Amino acid sequence: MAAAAAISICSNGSTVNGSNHVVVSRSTLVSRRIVLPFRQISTLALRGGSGSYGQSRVLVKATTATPSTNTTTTGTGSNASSSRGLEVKPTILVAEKLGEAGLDLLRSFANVDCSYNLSQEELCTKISLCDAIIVRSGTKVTRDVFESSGGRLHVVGRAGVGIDNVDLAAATEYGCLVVNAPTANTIAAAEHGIALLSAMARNVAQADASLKAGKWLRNKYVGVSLVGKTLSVMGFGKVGSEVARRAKGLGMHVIAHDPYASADRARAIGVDLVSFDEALTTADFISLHMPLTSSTSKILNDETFSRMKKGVRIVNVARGGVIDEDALVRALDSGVVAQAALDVFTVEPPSADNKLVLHENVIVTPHLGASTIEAQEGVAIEIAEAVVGALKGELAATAVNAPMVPAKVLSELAPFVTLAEKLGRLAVQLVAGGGGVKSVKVTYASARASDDLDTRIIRAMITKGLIEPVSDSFVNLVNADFSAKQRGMRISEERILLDGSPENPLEYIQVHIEHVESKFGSAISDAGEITVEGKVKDGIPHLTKIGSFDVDVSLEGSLILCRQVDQPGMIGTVGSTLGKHNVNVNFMSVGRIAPRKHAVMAIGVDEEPCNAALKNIGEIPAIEEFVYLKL
Ligand SMILES: NC(=O)c1ccc[n+]([C@@H]2O[C@H](COP(=O)([O-])OP(=O)(O)OC[C@H]3O[C@@H](n4cnc5c(N)ncnc54)[C@H](O)[C@@H]3O)[C@@H](O)[C@H]2O)c1
Ligand SMILES: O=C(O)[C@H](O)COP(=O)(O)O
Repeated sequence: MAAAAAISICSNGSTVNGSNHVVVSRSTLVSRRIVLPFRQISTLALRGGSGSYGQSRVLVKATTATPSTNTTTTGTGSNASSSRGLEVKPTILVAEKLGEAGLDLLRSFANVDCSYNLSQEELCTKISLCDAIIVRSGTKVTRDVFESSGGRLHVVGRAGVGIDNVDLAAATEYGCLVVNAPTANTIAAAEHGIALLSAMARNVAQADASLKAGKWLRNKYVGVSLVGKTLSVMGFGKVGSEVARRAKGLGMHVIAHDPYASADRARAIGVDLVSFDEALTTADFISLHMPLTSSTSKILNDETFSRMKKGVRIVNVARGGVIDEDALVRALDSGVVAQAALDVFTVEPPSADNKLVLHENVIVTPHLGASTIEAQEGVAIEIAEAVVGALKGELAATAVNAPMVPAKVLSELAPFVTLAEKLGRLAVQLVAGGGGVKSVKVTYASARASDDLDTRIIRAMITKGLIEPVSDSFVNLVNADFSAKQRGMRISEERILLDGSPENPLEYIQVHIEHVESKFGSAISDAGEITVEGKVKDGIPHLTKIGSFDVDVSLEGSLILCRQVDQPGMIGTVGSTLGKHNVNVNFMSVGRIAPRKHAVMAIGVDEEPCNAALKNIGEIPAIEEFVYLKL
């Protein structure tokens, strides 16, 4: 089928635009063209279109959790009595102690339920009344918690760095955003690492306990010096590099192992990045600063201890699970490891008979790395800002399970986000039977180079559009890829590099659904796929192609697509048929192969046509097929 020219019709006059292209615009339409504000776009991205908790628009049913023992629920107004009528404040459960400045910030926006020391069962009960939860390392946010939330939980805020206590896979499946506070406790953790390193080397804790027990054992507690010794920093991230900087100041020779760190950054503070083997075998002291993941779990074990220098000393302020604790006990008993200083444990709190806690060559603290007044205030503010921002629908800079896209890029992509979802919705409604979509190709045409165009949000919103109209699922930026995968839907992407100025991020987007039948045969392109194409014009998403027919209709309201034999009077006939049923036409566009041949008419309507109206359209003799699509 040849590509067709387009005729667009509106109600206040017509303009001939090229031989086969008529554009008619209606003045009211122009005034209704509102570019979605940033918040609304990111709201769609994060909250599945259900609304945000901004000052102007709250569409979720939040309720205040009933206060329980050890609980305070505070906020500046109750949900039911909100003077803004339908607007409801979200409820944020703070499950572990948080700094006052952070709580104040939360209270200015939400009902805040501070309930500490909840059992797992109590947490699961309470969570169904909460839109967000804030935890530290002591609360396990498990799959059960997400299941129990009944879809209400939208944000998990981790007031700290490590997110190993949050089931990220489950959070993602449930479309729940996880944010953390990655920077505010870095210095506190590094200082604690140095405190443990020095205290261990000079037996401070043991000597203190001994003196308090009435002994004066100057010969027993002879220590070792730090100056000139080799310190291996394992994990050269934020905390590791600050530990390295401080250890350099103590006159230590510092090396580091981190598969992902930049050698330049290490060199800048006088640290050599070395292999795992070198870090392990040449160290007098080892300080651990990597996250607990499946690849770092028990990274220090019988085998790795056996390769260390005899008499090595170990500091762990990362996570207990990076050490095989039984193996460490064996290494201490055999003298391979002379001493250890531990802030973290595999199980916290450790049992009363934990062999490491009781070992005379081990000093311990109860996970105090982040526990300074300054760090806790900083963390509280950092996480409160992230959680409130996420509930408002903004994309958090510290999102752990969603693509992080800079605000500038996001605002530029904003109109394309709306276009993407609408194209997905249109395309799937054209599939005969709706479901069964397994293979989708998205084409991005742009004058920008590939690495200058981040399509993750666009792809997520197309996915949302493809899935939501034909299922009960709610899809957002967090769970879009997961939702597609779960349905066996493969979404491939291709780029067309256009000549010209890369001012606009995208010229057009095409969505092709492969290997399906269509309920509207004209939507099948020459390549045998359902194809829809859209552009953004003046900030408004437009449908510009259906199958092989060029059209031009703004994607507002809903759409009727008709295939007809091109002939005079068709636009008027369809328009008056809809008018008879009180359906307001906001835009019409006709794409045709050539005059008097087949044409596709795209009609934008404000109201949903009743069955009788659709039946009457089908009865117009020149109409060969038609379909009504909700946008
Ligand atoms: N004890 C405490 O209270 C406390 C306080 C803050 C942070 N922490 C823990 O310390 C850890 C580090 O925190 P951060 O803020 O520096 O995080 P970070 O993400 O800035 O740094 C972690 C570094 O570990 C590296 N890494 C990952 N896998 C590795 C591997 N197999 N070998 C070596 N390096 C590896 C990463 O590349 C990264 O550079 C976190 O797990 C966090 O939970 C504990
Ligand atoms: O990962 C972290 O940030 C630290 O381990 C601090 O944990 P906490 O918030 O439980 O003190």
